[in-house]
Amino acid sequence: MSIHTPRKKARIRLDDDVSSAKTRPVNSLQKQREQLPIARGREALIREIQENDTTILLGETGSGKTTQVPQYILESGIAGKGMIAVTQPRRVAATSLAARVAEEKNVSVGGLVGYSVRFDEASSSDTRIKYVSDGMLVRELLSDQLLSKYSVIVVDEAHERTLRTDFLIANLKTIQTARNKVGDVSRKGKGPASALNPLKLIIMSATLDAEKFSKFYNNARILYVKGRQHPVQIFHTSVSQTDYVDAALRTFFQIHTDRPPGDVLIFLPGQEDIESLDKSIKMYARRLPEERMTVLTCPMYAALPPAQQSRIFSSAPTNARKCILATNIAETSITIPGIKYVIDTGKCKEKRYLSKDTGGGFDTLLTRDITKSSAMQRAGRAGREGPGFCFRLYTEDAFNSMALSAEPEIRRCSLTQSVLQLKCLGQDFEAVDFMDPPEIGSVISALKTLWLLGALDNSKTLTTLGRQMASFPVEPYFARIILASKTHGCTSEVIDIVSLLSSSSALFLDISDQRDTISEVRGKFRHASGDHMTMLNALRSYQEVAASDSKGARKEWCRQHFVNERTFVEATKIRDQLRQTCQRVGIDWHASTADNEEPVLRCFVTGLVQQSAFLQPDGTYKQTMGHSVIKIHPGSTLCDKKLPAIIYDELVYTSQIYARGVSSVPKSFFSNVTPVAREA
Ligand SMILES: Nc1ncnc2c1ncn2[C@@H]1O[C@H](COP(=O)(O)OP(=O)(O)OP(=O)(O)O)[C@@H](O)[C@H]1O
Repeated sequence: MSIHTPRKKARIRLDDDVSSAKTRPVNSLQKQREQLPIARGREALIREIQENDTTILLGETGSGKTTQVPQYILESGIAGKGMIAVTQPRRVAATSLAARVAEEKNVSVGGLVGYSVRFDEASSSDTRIKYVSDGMLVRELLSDQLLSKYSVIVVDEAHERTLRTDFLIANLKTIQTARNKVGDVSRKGKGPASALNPLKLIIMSATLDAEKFSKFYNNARILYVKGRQHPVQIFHTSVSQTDYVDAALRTFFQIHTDRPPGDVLIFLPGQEDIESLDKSIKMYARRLPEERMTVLTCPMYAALPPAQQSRIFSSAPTNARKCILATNIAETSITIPGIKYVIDTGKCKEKRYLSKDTGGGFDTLLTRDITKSSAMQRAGRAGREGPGFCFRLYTEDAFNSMALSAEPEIRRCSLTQSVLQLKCLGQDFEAVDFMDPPEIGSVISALKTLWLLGALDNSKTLTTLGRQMASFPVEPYFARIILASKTHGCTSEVIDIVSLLSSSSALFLDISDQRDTISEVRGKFRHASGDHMTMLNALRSYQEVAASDSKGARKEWCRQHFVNERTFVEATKIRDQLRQTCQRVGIDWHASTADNEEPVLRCFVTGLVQQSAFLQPDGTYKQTMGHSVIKIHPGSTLCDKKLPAIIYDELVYTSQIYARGVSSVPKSFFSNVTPVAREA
């Protein structure tokens, strides 16, 4: 059954005057570069960047902003001897863009063109263009407050307004003023010659409230790149679809049976929907007649490890249609070769901080309708190598009534890490000139958390402990746990567990209809104290298998025990970085208590003091520092147990509030973790 009506009035052409570009033959990367819409404005763009400190650049998706602007800056000499940083909200975009631009420049990644994302970096002293995740640039800021090695910083996809991008936007304004002032004085011969170049800023997006950004940067120039290289034809449904997963399934097979070859990219809100649609597509694809093209599905969500994510970039075998099932991780910046069709369910998951006043005190992910910006970005993933099609599983009216862009993260996410980072820069969150100021309640909540962790003293001043916490590339409470391990002599065990918890995917697979089997096979590493020590036991068993058996045996062992081998592999990388940081702050990471749980759990209580709950007389658990009644998650080794006190890694909000990653601890462990009693 067709759910799309390609009615004339429902079509929106995203293309613009590209006739001249379309007729030219494309036979090399250089020719492709020349044919991008942005190439027509190259000289004017360079002139504007040369003449202005800050430039706001708007251009349609695929016009060439992200790959070309950094190259133009380099080729024109604007960057002088300094580097060009291009920030991206997502790591997959940073790594894939570096690969593309390196290819266009005919160099290898890590040379002239590099990247830097959390736990992974490819750059060298030759690197001049560096694609960085916004979080990594924030980290660099902590060690070099003027970002002195960069002469140009390009903030890409600024419309996403991630907390880190907003953090950068505010700080870059101050840095630019400071650097340009020093530069002016030395240029006029009134002061010592400065080694610092003035800093140029470029803010880019396809869907940006340009006026707002311009105003923030003292009426900066706004430039528009006209046109896109290939048209994208858009279809809306004639009626709204209540079951978007089913609608996506039908649309996919409609494309597969009726339309010419070309890969498909489906946007869904989260991992659960992706897994369910993946199963259905595979099931129906098996029933197709043999002569029809086969279907190769390819999931893509943040919790997949980077190696698995990069599968989306490999081409499908001939006579197969690749179908990528992605969250909004694939929404901006990236070009996925082969994608001709996009199916947009119109849904996404949004991180939102449930404040303590509403009984929360934690970040949660809620499914909601996307914004116009997202819809346009999603459509823009088609039409990058040739004409494309976007099938929206919502009506045109629904599109028209969408909000233009999402509420900035600074207004809806936990601010703990950012407040700590600003403290390290000697700034108070309340005093910073943000584009949109945060809610005062969120700032107070972050300050309280940092005080409880011992990062701030009673007068909100950063402590030595707080500064050390900020140097770890993990959440402040994990950093606190690692720092506590110095006192308890169990850094080796603590780092092993924190690395597993900081991996992007969970170690233990939780398949609800196989919980009994899982519980039985995992019995051998279950620890009576709960999930943290159980994880450590699982790691030890895996290490034994890995030391003595082949790769195949290791994989089989993981399959049999329902554990995610990718998590072990990723955790090893994280562990190495945490060990290096320990070395820098003077902690001996070899220190071990032979897996004795008591010191390890004492450390965890120190960091998770806010993430704790006590058993109530009625058998429920109530947060020690919040109002919520919580349950232990069915996937936990302690599920259904009644224990006097528990600590947990996170709360997830579904039909009720569940604690995940739970350990049982004696109440007495809490008595000496108050800020006054702690070592500074
Ligand atoms: N990895 C790649 N493989 C093939 N073509 C690519 C690749 N990366 C970029 N391109 C080509 O370069 C064009 C411009 O890409 P670029 O990322 O610079 O555009 P953009 O204007 O920044 O788009 P967006 O706003 O969507 O990020 C793409 O439309 C595509 O034709």
